Order: sequence, then C-alpha cells, then structure tokens
Amino acid sequence: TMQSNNLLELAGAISSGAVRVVDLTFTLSPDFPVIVLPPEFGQAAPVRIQEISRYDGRGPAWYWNNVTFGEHTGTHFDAPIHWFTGKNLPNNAVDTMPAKDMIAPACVIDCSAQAAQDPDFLLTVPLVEAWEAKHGRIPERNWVLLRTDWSKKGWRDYSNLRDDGAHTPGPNPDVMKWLVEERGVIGFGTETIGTDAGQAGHFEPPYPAHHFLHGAGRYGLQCLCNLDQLPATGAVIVASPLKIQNGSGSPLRVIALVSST
Ligand SMILES: O=C(O)C(=O)c1ccccc1S
Ligand SMILES: [Mn+2]
Repeated sequence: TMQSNNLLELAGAISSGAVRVVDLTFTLSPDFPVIVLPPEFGQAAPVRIQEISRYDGRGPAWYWNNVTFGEHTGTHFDAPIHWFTGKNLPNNAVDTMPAKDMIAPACVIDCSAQAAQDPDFLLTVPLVEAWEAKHGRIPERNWVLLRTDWSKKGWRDYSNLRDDGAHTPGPNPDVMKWLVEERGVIGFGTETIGTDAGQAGHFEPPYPAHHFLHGAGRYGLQCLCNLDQLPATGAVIVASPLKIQNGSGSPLRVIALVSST
C-alpha cells in the first residue's frame, strides 16, 4: 500500500544515507555529571556499571554488567508524572505514555552566541517570535530544542555549579507557558542538566519548564548533544524512554532523522 511504501522508502533512505541519523545522546557513564539538588533533598544515585563477568570464571563465554542509575541521569527523558503539576494526568509515566509521542518533528532554536556570553541566558517569547519570523510558526506537537552548545563544555563548566547553585541557560517562565499554551509543543529539550535554567528554582513559578510542560502532559529532554548538526526545522526526533514501571523519566538514546537533501 502507499503507506507501507513510504515506510520502506524511509528505511531505504536511511540505509543509503539520503536520511542521516544523528545521535543526540551522551555516553552514560559514572563520570557524567548529574543534577545536584539543595542538600535537604534526596539526590540522584551515581551511575554504577558493575561487571558481572567478562569471558572468565564468572561467565566463560559472556560479558555483562549490573547497572545502577537515577531516572534523571545523563541524556534523559522527563515524563509528566515527574512534576507535581502532572501528577494526576492520565498516562503520565514512561510506561503508560502513548508510543506515538516518542516520534515527533523538532524546531531548533540556536542561542549558542547568547549562551556563550551569559551562562544565565534565558530564552524569551520575543526571541522565539524572531525565530518564527525567519523559519515559520512552530507547528503543533513539535519538540522545541534549545541549542546553546553547552554540550561542548568540559564537565566542570558543564555543571557550572557555584555556591548558590548551577548557572546554566534555559527558558524563562513566560516562554514556557507560551510554547505549551500558544504553540502546543510536545516537549522542550536542552543541552544542559535539566530542561530548566540553573537558577530556575528562584523563578515564578519555580522550574517553569517542568511546571508548564508536565502540567500540560508534555515532555522534557535534557543533556542532549550535537544539536549543531540539526537544521532549524525538518528534523524528526525519536525519543523512547525505558518502560520503567511508574517511571518519572529515564536515560535513553535520542536520535534525529535529518534529510541530507
Ligand atoms: O528533571 C530533571 O532532571 C531536573 O531538572 C530535576 C530533577 C529533580 C528535581 C528537580 C529538577 S529541576
Ligand atoms: Mn529530568
């Protein structure tokens, strides 16, 4: 049928390279920095990869590990249940979210110049409107990915922790409310630790990306990389979190399909 031909054409285009598959994921390792919350709160467990056997007496023909990690570690996905504003929504966990939400187009907003000047740079509605004047209105059910080139920093600058918390770029409250309510985005993605800015705990409402996205049943992606390899529009994101029972999120492989033509 027509549909199956389109799907087979896509598979052929991926095989031939006419459609590039761009990996937007950091390697999940014990060295990767994880979010540090104020000391009075529970903290993410460190990533641990413990070898069970490696073709030796513990397992002569096989290599495998036990892996421990927090749901919000490395390049990872946030489900609506992660935030109190999404706690009562239907199908709000990674194991109950609709599979169709795992594939959607993306708009990439390049703020790398601004973020290079100011680690506390905030995306605003006027900046997105200026982007739309150039690239067209953000369609419904798209990811909006904030390119800051933060993923190119060394670990210390990547976390950019000071005594008053992290200083990393992100969205202001107005733009998050606007993206969700006026543009119907499926989610918001960042290169930094967290979809929110490092100082977002002081915003109103606190952590506005989490607040508005998950309150509307939408999703977050964070610690992305290689956003500089994506076009402003036209990429399709595949983001399928682990099917953790009642999970609030999970590390995952995020890939983007990009037409080479
Ligand atoms: O979703 C996250 O990884 C994240 O940024 C976060 C996690 C837990 C608590 C607060 C925040 S703000
Ligand atoms: Mn998260």
